[in-house]
Amino acid sequence: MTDYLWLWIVLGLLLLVGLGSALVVPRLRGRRPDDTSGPTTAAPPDDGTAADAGGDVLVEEPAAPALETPEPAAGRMVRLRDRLARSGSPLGARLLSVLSRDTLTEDDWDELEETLLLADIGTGPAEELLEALRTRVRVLGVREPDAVRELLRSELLKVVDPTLDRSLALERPVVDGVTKPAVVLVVGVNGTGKTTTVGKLARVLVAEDRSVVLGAADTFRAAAADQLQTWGARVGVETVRSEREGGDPAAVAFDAVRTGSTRGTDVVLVDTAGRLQNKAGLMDELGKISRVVTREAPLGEVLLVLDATTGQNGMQQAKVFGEVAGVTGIVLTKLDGTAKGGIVVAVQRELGVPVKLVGLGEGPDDLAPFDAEQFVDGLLG
Ligand SMILES: Nc1nc2c(ncn2[C@@H]2O[C@H](COP(=O)(O)OP(=O)(O)OP(=O)(O)O)[C@@H](O)[C@H]2O)c(=O)[nH]1
Repeated sequence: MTDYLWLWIVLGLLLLVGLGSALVVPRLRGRRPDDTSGPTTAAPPDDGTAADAGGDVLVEEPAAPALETPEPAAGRMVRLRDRLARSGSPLGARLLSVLSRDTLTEDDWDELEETLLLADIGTGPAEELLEALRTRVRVLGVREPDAVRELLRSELLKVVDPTLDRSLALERPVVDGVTKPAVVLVVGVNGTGKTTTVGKLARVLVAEDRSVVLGAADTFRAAAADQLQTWGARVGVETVRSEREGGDPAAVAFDAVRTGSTRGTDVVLVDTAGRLQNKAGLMDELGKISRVVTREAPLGEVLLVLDATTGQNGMQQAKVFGEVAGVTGIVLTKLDGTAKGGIVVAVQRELGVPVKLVGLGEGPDDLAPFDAEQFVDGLLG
């Protein structure tokens, strides 16, 4: 009997210990900013521009304990080259087959033009390329397949423009003697892949040993902030977000940059919403975000995300963003989903800024720094 009594006492004690630890373990995720034991949160600007989100912004600690190690970015473009080459890229293959004909008639030149236009290269660059090819074919009279290929390669490369500076401006600026984070604002129409791009870019930066803070200023859709936070958590990067759907995006962006400043972070990446009905609304929102952010640190890059599969149709929207947001670089996503690589040339010409990064798939490391030579080699197969 005494034996059973001891057994009951031991079981009771175990139960008490279990209950006690469940109540005591603190919940770290989603702490309010005024919880002084937690991560710090910057106050929103005090001029009222961001007042409606004041106190709503949370700094979310990364949730996942098992961190992933992102792939280094170098060499990723080779994957695109191989993919383009394997897809039997209609652009390169068709151009080469026409150019290799014994004599080139006007119909052949029309066919070349049509091929270029179908690949979304745009009328201006297509005419320029054909003119250069006509001259060189006339002068050199090349018909050897290798020589034709080399000729086409060099002319395509000229229109893609290998001289453009495609590096991201990630040097940390010094303001009044204080080193601030490099700020990258990511803009674009909804569904083009902004949030995914911010997540992938965070991984690239982590792979380069840079510290990163994410700002979920796409407050239009709560799921976008969750999505971003998940991307960040996978590589130990924290996300500053609004507590409620529809919070002020400028306040979130400001708080993200302030958090990055306070912590001595290298780069702050700010995701924005693209769901604006008209140019005036877009101008207001992006203008406000950049005004408010600039009070804390200057904008290093404004990256416009464009979906390559929308081709020339996306160009009009791209131009509007170009006009209102002061775009400094283009991220062309979903290039894995189209054989119309000519859009790279068209969009650079229309906006006058270089394609800096390309999205090559839905995988976490499917974002590559754009390389003109690899791209042209891929087009030619
Ligand atoms: N195949 C492919 N899919 C991509 C690429 N980049 C993004 N996507 C997909 O595109 C879809 C939309 O991406 P999001 O990042 O949610 O787009 P968003 O612009 O942030 O959209 P909103 O938050 O609605 O404004 C997702 O299914 C992504 O996986 C890419 O390079 N290739």
